Amino acid sequence: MHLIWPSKSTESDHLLRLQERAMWIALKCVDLEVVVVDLNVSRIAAWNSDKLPIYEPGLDEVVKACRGRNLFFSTDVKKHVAEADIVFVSVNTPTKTRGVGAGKAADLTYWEGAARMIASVSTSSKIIVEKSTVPVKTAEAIEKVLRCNCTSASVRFDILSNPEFLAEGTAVADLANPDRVLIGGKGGPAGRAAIEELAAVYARWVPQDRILRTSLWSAELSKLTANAMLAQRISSMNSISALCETTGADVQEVAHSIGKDSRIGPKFLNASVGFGGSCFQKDILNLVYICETLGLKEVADYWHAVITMNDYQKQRFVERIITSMFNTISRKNIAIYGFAFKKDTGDTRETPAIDVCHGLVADGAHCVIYDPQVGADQVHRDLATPKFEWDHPSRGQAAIAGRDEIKVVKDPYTAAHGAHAICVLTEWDEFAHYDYQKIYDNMVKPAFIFDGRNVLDHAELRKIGFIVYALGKPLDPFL
Ligand SMILES: NC(=O)c1ccc[n+]([C@@H]2O[C@H](COP(=O)([O-])OP(=O)(O)OC[C@H]3O[C@@H](n4cnc5c(N)ncnc54)[C@H](O)[C@@H]3O)[C@@H](O)[C@H]2O)c1
Ligand SMILES: O=c1ccn([C@@H]2O[C@H](COP(=O)(O)OP(=O)(O)O[C@H]3O[C@H](CO)[C@@H](O)[C@H](O)[C@H]3O)[C@@H](O)[C@H]2O)c(=O)[nH]1
Repeated sequence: MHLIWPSKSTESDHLLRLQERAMWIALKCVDLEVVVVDLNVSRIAAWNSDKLPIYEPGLDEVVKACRGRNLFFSTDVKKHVAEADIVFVSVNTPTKTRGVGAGKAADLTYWEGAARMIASVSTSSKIIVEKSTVPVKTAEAIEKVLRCNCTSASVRFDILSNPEFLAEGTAVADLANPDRVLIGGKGGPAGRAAIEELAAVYARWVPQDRILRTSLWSAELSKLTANAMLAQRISSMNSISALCETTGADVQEVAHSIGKDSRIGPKFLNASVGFGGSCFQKDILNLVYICETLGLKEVADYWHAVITMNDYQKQRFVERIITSMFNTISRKNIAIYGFAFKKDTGDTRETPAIDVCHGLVADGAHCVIYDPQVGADQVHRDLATPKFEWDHPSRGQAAIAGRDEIKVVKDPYTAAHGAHAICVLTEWDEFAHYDYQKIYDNMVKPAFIFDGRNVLDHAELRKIGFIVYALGKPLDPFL
């Protein structure tokens, strides 16, 4: 959560992880004080140290510029919430793992806990900003929790929905130059005043015509819809990648051609081994669940197909590896290049690498993993954590013993030494720049490369002698 208030002012007018968002506000609004509060002691300690808890290009500089000036990190959640006038609630909203709606519905335990705490410590009126991605109509429930649990009759809570659209790896650029900022609020003078108070914070660096004002419900639903539409584009291209491989078409040529149509546009058309990240799957499942509970079965089925296609793509990739390698990968070493869910992040939540590694190990392979930002502990923990459990902070934090079939190494040459194949699962730029002749010389022959991101120079690799599988492209005759 993060909080903001004008610094050195006697009139307090305060704000409360989307923790990068808080830091950006602190950078752009030197007259506001921002406190990032979290129950997670080690995370706050890391924010206060020289080694930040997340890897995000450009973020170190932002933190260094503001920390101790008007940006603070604290575990004293109650104290800072009590003092704040604007509270951004950015707690996790994971997929439920048990009970009604398990595997689909959003688990609002952390949200409700935060709302109860806010109500219990508030002695002054506050704007409460929904930053977390939540089901449509959450604001209504939260308002009830706040109202029923605040002991002071004079305290007023104005709820706003202000969904976050930044993407990891490009967070700083997205914060600096957002396509839009969306603020949903209630009608009426108080609701409109609350919207304008938050809009005024963003207006310090965002042009007015990019600050959209809507109803609460439209803002909540726009966030789920934006993620569903983005993921749907990837699943659509991934479905076409399978068709390309069987027809001899090239998915990149298809993407380029259709992206020239201004009604379609060129972005988010890269076929891949599958989308990952903490948001897409969770938010689509949430949307599906909402539709199901409202009796909209056809709508639910439509959006669920985006997830089905993503699972199919990961499974198809594993099957392609097995069939290409003479229908057995038992005791074969497979180098995995990239474990993060995308480049320029160390985040592995819902990364396709988890399902691909599980699939390879299930068929007897040994995976040797290299990722520039992901270490051994994290890989072992991810591969040992049941689906959807990762997003529950109280669970899955224990150290996990490594498994013999999974090794994590610190350089790509070691990973591929003695390997039968390399799989590229993340689009890190550095993967295109290795000495592939040297890598080839130290591999078992025939040496395979399965490029799940189409980031390598396939013609050059073929010249060296590799058997290359490039996702969604015409197949090598060998395959
Ligand atoms: N990560 C992104 O790029 C991104 C982008 C847009 C939206 N979102 C949404 O934002 C929300 C948070 O995502 P995240 O990736 O930052 O999650 P996260 O799990 O990294 O961070 C959530 C933090 O909230 C803390 N927390 C939980 N309950 C708390 C409480 N009562 N008081 C104080 N702290 C508490 C947890 O300790 C944790 O550190 C989710 O709803 C997500 O869908 C995330
Ligand atoms: O053409 C593409 C684009 C992306 N991806 C994959 O899709 C996943 C998600 O990528 P991206 O959307 O760039 O990163 P996120 O950080 O997950 O950001 C998404 O999820 C956030 C959390 O809700 C939103 O705020 C952002 O707007 C939304 O882009 C990653 O595995 C990418 O590799 C593809 O396979 N092909």
